[in-house]
Parts: sequence; C-alpha cells; structure tokens
Amino acid sequence: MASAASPTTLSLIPTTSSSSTTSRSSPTVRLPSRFLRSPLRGLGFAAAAADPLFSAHVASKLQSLKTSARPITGVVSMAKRSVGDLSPADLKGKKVFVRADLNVPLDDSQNITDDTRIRAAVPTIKHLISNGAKVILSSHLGRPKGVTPKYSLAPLVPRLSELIGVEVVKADDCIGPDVEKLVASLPDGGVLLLENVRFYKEEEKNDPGFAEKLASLADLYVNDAFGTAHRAHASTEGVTKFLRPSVAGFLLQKELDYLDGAVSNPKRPFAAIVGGSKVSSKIGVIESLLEKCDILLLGGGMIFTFYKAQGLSVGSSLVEEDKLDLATTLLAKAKAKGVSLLLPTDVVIADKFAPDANSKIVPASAIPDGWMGLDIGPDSVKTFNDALETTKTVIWNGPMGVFEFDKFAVGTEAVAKKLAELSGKGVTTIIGGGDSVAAVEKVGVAEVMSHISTGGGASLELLEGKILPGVDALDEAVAVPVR
Ligand SMILES: Nc1ncnc2c1ncn2[C@@H]1O[C@H](COP(=O)(O)OP(=O)(O)OP(=O)(O)O)[C@@H](O)[C@H]1O
Ligand SMILES: O=C(O)[C@H](O)COP(=O)(O)O
Repeated sequence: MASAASPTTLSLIPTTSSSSTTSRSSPTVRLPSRFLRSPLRGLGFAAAAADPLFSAHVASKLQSLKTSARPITGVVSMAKRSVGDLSPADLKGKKVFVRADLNVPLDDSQNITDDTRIRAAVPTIKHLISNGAKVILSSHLGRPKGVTPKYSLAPLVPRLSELIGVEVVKADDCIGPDVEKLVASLPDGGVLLLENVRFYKEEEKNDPGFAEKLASLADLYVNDAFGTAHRAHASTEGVTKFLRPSVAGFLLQKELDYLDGAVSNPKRPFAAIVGGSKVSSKIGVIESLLEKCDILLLGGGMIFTFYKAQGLSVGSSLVEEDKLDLATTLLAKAKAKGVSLLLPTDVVIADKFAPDANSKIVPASAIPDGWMGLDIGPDSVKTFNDALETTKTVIWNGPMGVFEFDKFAVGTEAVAKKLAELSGKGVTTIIGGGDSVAAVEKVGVAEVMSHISTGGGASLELLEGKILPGVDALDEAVAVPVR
C-alpha cells in the first residue's frame, strides 16, 4: 500500500498511464451492446423540440456526433422501437396503455415529497395526447399486499393534471367493467389513471390472465417505466404478449441512451465513480464498468474492505470480511485491464456513527482503533478532481460517505460539484440512480447533468449488463446501419 501522506502516491494501482488511456482510445470496434444505436434514433423529435429536458438531450447527442472521434462501421443498430417512431396516424384516436413508474415518495399526509418521476413521465404523455391518443396510464406505488388505501395513486392526480395540462380521470381499479366504461368514455387526448396495479398479486406474478385483462383495455403499449423495467411483471412485460406495437417511451429511451449507449460506447477518457455502503451490492457494476472505463474512482463504505484486503487497519469502519478476496481480485482485474483504479488516500473518521460525532482527517493508512471512516478526505477529493479533469464521460453511482450527516457529506458534495463543472465544459455526466441522485439534488446541480437516472435497481442492473425484461419485451426498431 502506498503511503497516504502524499497525493502523488495516492493510487494503490498505478494512476492512468498514457499508454493505458491511449490503447483504450484506439478505434477498436467493440461488439454492439444490446441497444447500440445511431445516436439520433428513436428520440421522438416532435416531443423533444417542445421539452427543454429533451432539447438538451438532443443537443448533447448532436454534440457527441460532432465530437465522436471513433468511426464505427459495419455495426447494426438494435434499438428498441420508440413512441417517437410511431406516426400520428398510429396514435390518433387510439387507446394507448402507458406503463409509467409513478412510484413517488409520499409523506404521512399523502403529499408528494419528490415529483421527479411524475415530471419524467410527462413528455411521453404529452406527446400522446397532442397526437390525439387516449392515454390509459398505469403504475405501481410502493409494495402493497392487496388493496391498501395508503398506496392508492389518487394523491398523484392533481400534480399529474397540472403538469400535463389535462384533467386526469382516476379509476378505482385497473381492470374490470368500471374501468372499461371509463376507457370507453375517454375522449381523444384524454388521460385515465388506473389504480395501483400491485393491488393485484397477479401483477408481480406476471400472471398471463391479468396481463391479458390489462392489454384488453388498449390498442397499443408504451413502456416508459424505466424504474421498474428490471421487473418481469404483468404491466411491464406480460402485457406485451397481447399488445402490439409495444414500444419504448421517451424516458425509457433516454435512460437506455445514457446508461447503456453512452456507457458502452463512451467518449474517452471514461471515468466511473462508484460509492455506496457495501462492495457486495456493487460487484456486478464494478466488474462491468472495469470492462469499459479508463478510470475507476472508489469511495463510500466499500473502500474499507479494499483497505483491509491490503493489510491496513480500518478501526471500526464498515468491512465485509467475506469480500476481502473479492476486493483483491477486483484490484488485480483493474491492473490487468489497464484501468486506473483510485482509492482515497485520506478519510474523515468519526468516534461514533452519528451526525454529531467527533471527527478528524487521517491518512487511509492511519485509522485508529475505535474510529470509523465516514467520508473521503480533502486530499482524495483533490486527486479525484484532478483525475476527472481529463475525462469526456463520467458515470457516478453511490455516495462517497455518509452524506445524510452534514459533517460527512463533504466528499459526496465535492464530487457532485465537480461533475456539474465538467458538465458545463461539455463532459457527458451520468448520475446512475440511488443516493447519488439525492446528493446531486441536495447540492442543487441536478439540472446541469447530462442525465440523472430515475431508476435505482433498474439502473444498477443495466450498468451490470443485465437484460431488463421490460425493455427486452418491446419491439425491435428496424435494424439500420449506424454509418
Ligand atoms: N463510509 C461509510 N460507512 C457507512 N456507510 C456509508 C459510508 N459511505 C456511504 N455510506 C452509506 O451508503 C449508503 C448508500 O449506499 P448504497 O449502496 O445504497 O448506494 P446507492 O447506490 O446510492 O443506493 P441504491 O442502492 O439505493 O441505488 C448511504 O446511506 C450512505 O450513508
Ligand atoms: O422505486 C423503484 O426502484 C421502482 O419503482 C421499483 O420498485 P420495486 O423495487 O418495489 O419493484
């Protein structure tokens, strides 16, 4: 282990050598990922033009086209068909079953405390209603066991109506004769919100009979529920067996464009920042990113397992004893692949796990007994920032410390600020879901990031390279040569 005293000896693995970066930047054509596509496919330009979120997305796509140094030839796009690929005639007067992820947090008085997921669903809904479709909107909320009033979607109606600009009608069920009547009376451009699909156990069981009942309400299917795309449920997967076309909504498409497209075919150098509590929950993500990135920065509770694997004392820091070998293996893999893996050299330690704990900054090699590391230190922040300065693409998943306690939020907030700064310089910055999103929002820099995922589990699974059933079930876009 290098001494933590000097920033020049910060990395446990040699820092990015020009040779490793150069070799990774060479015009090697990688195998196409599952959704590799022409960067402009499936964006739905009509809706995109009207929405600042998507305008920015398109602008960054155009920019990436202009700046893409690597020619890709002979690769066939396997994009999913998008709602933007449907013609106005496909939509006018049609009943469209839209599965969104409106699983938003509610407080004890049933007030929405974060409407991000509702706002993210709006572009697809607006596109459909402006094309004269009848929108049958479906979602889950929470994990109810049977009909549970506190998990009703009713509290979402006012905000949804306000954002869409249409008075949303709410059904008390999601299947059955009453719902059918409401669907029959829906005007072109109207929106009917079905009740929580998870009130039926058949939803999570992906029961074909239940899926068929949902499908029977509509003429075509749009899945925009990225946050639930890793679940093979009746409304996310089963329904596609009974409804065609089955296409991706704009949000789902954008998530795939960034979390799969930009990550699998990044502008380089490409850095990944992975934090969070435990290495065990990020093994798949780290292994997958090691195949793609040039620089890997690790933070959060997981670093102590890496330190201990290297023979360092970690005091009472969070350690997964059964993952010490794994940590060693990951370090070796990074080295073998020429990935510059940086671990923090200094940490903020605390005498207890509490917001008012006594704290001090020490080298990573000098954590005393009885103290626990709860954040990365200032030298590490500086070295991480220097490493990020050279990048063209950055993805971040998981906080650098216990950011819920202000005293230990400094490292996480520093990363958020650095990414905001890089974003302003044209670097593609992707926030891969979970607590890093909360951190970015806390710092107030969410708007400037290239992409903030609305998925927690779904984004992790996509980053791990897993196939998401809710995506896999959708129609393939017509294969087109990328160039
Ligand atoms: N040094 C540390 N010691 C203990 N816990 C830590 C440490 N650093 C970060 N954490 C905790 O890790 C948690 C986040 O870890 P998690 O693995 O859930 O990450 P995430 O990917 O952001 O979230 P999710 O899994 O929900 O997508 C935070 O609650 C944070 O307090
Ligand atoms: O919040 C989420 O991650 C999604 O809405 C999926 O919810 P679930 O984990 O209950 O399936």
